[in-house]
Amino acid sequence: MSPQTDVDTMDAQTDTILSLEGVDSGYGEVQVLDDCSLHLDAGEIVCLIGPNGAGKSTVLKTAFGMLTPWTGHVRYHGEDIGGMAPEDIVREGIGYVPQTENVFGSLTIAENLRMGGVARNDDIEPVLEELYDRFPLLEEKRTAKARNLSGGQRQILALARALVMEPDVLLIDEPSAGLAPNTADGVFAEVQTVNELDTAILMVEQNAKKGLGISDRGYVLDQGTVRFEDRADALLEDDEVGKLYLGG
Ligand SMILES: Nc1ncnc2c1ncn2[C@@H]1O[C@H](COP(=O)(O)OP(=O)(O)OP(=O)(O)O)[C@@H](O)[C@H]1O
Repeated sequence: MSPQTDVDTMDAQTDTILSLEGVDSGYGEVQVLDDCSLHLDAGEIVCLIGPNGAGKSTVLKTAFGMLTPWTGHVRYHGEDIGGMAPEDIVREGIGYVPQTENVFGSLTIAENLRMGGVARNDDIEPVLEELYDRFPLLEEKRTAKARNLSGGQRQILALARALVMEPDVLLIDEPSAGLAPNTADGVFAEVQTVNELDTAILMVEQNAKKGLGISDRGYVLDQGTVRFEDRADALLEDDEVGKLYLGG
């Protein structure tokens, strides 16, 4: 496979929901993303992998308006949302699950979920009830403080909270971070379920094999630039990607 050439870009663009196009981005004077281009299509799970510091989280932060692209575009359903405020991006239909500190520990599960709906003007009760049906664990622990949840349970809560806005795109930063393998598998299974219910997912994952294992396509980011992109199964089988990025 050659870098950036094997995906049929024309086909892939037809039902693209979210894209970064030639984006440079960073923090203050420090450039992290360098001419970064990638896209997420309807129905997909796309996994971003790459070494520490490659800029994976920076892609999500730029897509979510926490960073403004220095150059290039972030498009959502064709509209340029680069630099739009996160609270407006949430209303547009993009949810974000940060890697750490993604729940309010001193609030209950029910309160955390309600916080997920503050940007909605309509009645969120039916949505909350649906989420309790889908995540019985949260229903059971409605009145418990989030700080008393296990790591895996917190990830489920963070995921569910992002779903209160009924996004059509979810950006998820390292859902397996800090979790034991079995627990991580449970979280990945929930991510797949969310996707099956019609939410496209752009996910950053350190555990590249597991992340790609549940994904349709993947990108390998290195030094702020996409080095490889392909179907996830092709990336998993690619010798060069395996040697350089998947631990051989
Ligand atoms: N708030 C910040 N201010 C300045 N530099 C930052 C900030 N956040 C991240 N960086 C730097 O940007 C670069 C890319 O960070 P980023 O978190 O996007 O990488 P990553 O690929 O997600 O890495 P990791 O797998 O370690 O989380 C790193 O060099 C990091 O030190």
